[in-house]
Amino acid sequence: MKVAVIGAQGRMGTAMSAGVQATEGLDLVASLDAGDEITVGSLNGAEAAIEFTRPDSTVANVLALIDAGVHCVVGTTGWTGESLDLVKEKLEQNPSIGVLIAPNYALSAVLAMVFAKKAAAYFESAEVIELHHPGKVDAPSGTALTTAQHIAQARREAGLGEMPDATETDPHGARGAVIEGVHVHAVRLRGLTAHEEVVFGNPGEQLTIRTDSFDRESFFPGVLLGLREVGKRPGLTYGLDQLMEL
Ligand SMILES: NC(=O)C1=CN([C@@H]2O[C@H](COP(=O)(O)OP(=O)(O)OC[C@H]3O[C@@H](n4cnc5c(N)ncnc54)[C@H](OP(=O)(O)O)[C@@H]3O)[C@@H](O)[C@H]2O)C=CC1
Ligand SMILES: O=C(O)C1=N[C@H](C(=O)O)C[C@H](O)C1
Repeated sequence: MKVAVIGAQGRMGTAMSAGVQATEGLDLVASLDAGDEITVGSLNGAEAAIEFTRPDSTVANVLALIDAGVHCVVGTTGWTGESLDLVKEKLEQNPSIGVLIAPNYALSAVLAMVFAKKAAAYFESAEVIELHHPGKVDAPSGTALTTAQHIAQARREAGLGEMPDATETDPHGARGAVIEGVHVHAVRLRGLTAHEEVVFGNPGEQLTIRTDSFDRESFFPGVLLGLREVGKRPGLTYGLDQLMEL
């Protein structure tokens, strides 16, 4: 398979390019970064593209890739219901193209999200703590946002109400972001790569689900699975769990 990497000079682009080059059957034919136009010509015959850029660039990049007839495996964060709709619309005009967008391609993180969703119905309290390298431009992480949304959905479906919290004053925002009723805390610390802890509490017991990506090579097996599957699944697929029979 001929593969293009978009965001090739970045932290993820560099790691994904190395992964592609080390994998038999994959051929890295285009490496594009900021300032490079995405066209049939610049993609140099690529059949699929791996896209890890910036939240403010990814939508335009994915639309251009679809226009160029290239399947997409997208890891960039920042997707919203509205931007996903733009991709769906574009895909309606290009019905043979597949796009996979996932907030996290590390298998441990995908499993942590699935386990957290399962656990959520059984606990009074749940909070998400994500910890990342200080070069990350967005907070909370896409993974934490998705984890919180899944927990909130599972709680609603289980008929659980608000979580216990007697906080009356919080002038400094110490209780973190609140995503659909779930508190999310973001740590940025030199030395970290990508980590998340989901803590659940009941009277007298606690469950902690933790995922750690110590290296960006941890994201490649999931991206590789995406590359192998995306062309067989025309339209938009959201989340690597959709390809993992979980
Ligand atoms: N889903 C997942 O599993 C993972 C997702 N991510 C996400 O991937 C994204 C990238 O992360 P990371 O690699 O650390 O970020 P980096 O900033 O290291 O890399 C982004 C790269 O994209 C380039 N870029 C900026 N704008 C464009 C554009 N319009 N077209 C092409 N390239 C562009 C940047 O260039 P310049 O520096 O000149 O702006 C940079 O080289 C983030 O959203 C992050 O959250 C990260 C890890 C795993
Ligand atoms: O920016 C990162 O590094 C990461 N971004 C993704 C996110 O925001 O969830 C995935 C992973 O956490 C690494």
